Amino acid sequence: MRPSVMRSAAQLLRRRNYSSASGQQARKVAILGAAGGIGQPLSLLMKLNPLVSSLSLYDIAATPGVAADVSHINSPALVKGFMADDQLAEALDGADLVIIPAGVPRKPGMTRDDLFNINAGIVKNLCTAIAKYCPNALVNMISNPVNSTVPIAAEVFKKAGTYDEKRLFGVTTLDVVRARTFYAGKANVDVNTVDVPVVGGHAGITILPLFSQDFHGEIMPSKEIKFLWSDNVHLLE
Ligand SMILES: NC(=O)c1ccc[n+]([C@@H]2O[C@H](COP(=O)([O-])OP(=O)(O)OC[C@H]3O[C@@H](n4cnc5c(N)ncnc54)[C@H](O)[C@@H]3O)[C@@H](O)[C@H]2O)c1
Ligand SMILES: O=C(O)C[C@H](O)C(=O)O
Repeated sequence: MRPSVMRSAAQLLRRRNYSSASGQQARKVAILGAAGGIGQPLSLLMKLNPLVSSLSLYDIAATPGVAADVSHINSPALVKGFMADDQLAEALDGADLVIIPAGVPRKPGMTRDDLFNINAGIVKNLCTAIAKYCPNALVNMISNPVNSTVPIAAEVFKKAGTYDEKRLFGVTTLDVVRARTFYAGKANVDVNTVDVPVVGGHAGITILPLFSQDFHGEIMPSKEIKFLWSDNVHLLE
């Protein structure tokens, strides 16, 4: 990240009265699906985040072990593991941020849309509980297909009367880091100097990296950009 971006992020955090040193503001984060392939490293990152004071790890399986491991990290956040439906309320109670990587991932040959039938139901149930137990939380949706799970969450929150478009996010940062990495490799430039914004959704043609916005754009012929797409088409479906 550029030093100027780091500085402005730090200023923004200060303006919002977040404190990393004294922990003045208690911030509870709940991760739903915390024992999975995404959930475990995410739990680690949240435990390392000095802005988090309380970390709820919820899954339908294996959370006690994951929560125990994560709790051993020497950072201030207090970690608690929750498993099964009857512990979901406590896991969510008072959460400021809920991150959802719960559900099934795709296997080779599947598209993200193939996950819809299973993950739609999981997300619907989890969001119903969010509306009840932490209606003001920010919600970060990771479960695929993100292009559909976010609208499902929105509908659940609308029905519950808790919907706020500024509090519901589909997590698509992966597309941004990929765009930067692949573009830097193709253009043969330092990845730290690259900035490729990505707009749209998180599948197929809805992922729209704006290569032209990077200042290196002028050295990237459109033929090369086409190669970037065709090399990585398996990541897009
Ligand atoms: N948005 C993105 O950029 C992005 C990136 C990677 C993965 N994903 C998606 O994230 C999801 C998880 O991927 P993964 O690799 O961690 O899968 P995984 O199978 O390793 O983990 C999923 C976890 O969800 C749990 N789970 C299932 N039903 C649940 C429920 N009702 N409540 C709570 N937990 C439940 C499982 O027990 C498991 O621990 C998939 O849908 C995947 O496609 C999205
Ligand atoms: O591709 C997947 O199914 C997981 C994730 O959405 C990704 O882009 O890697």
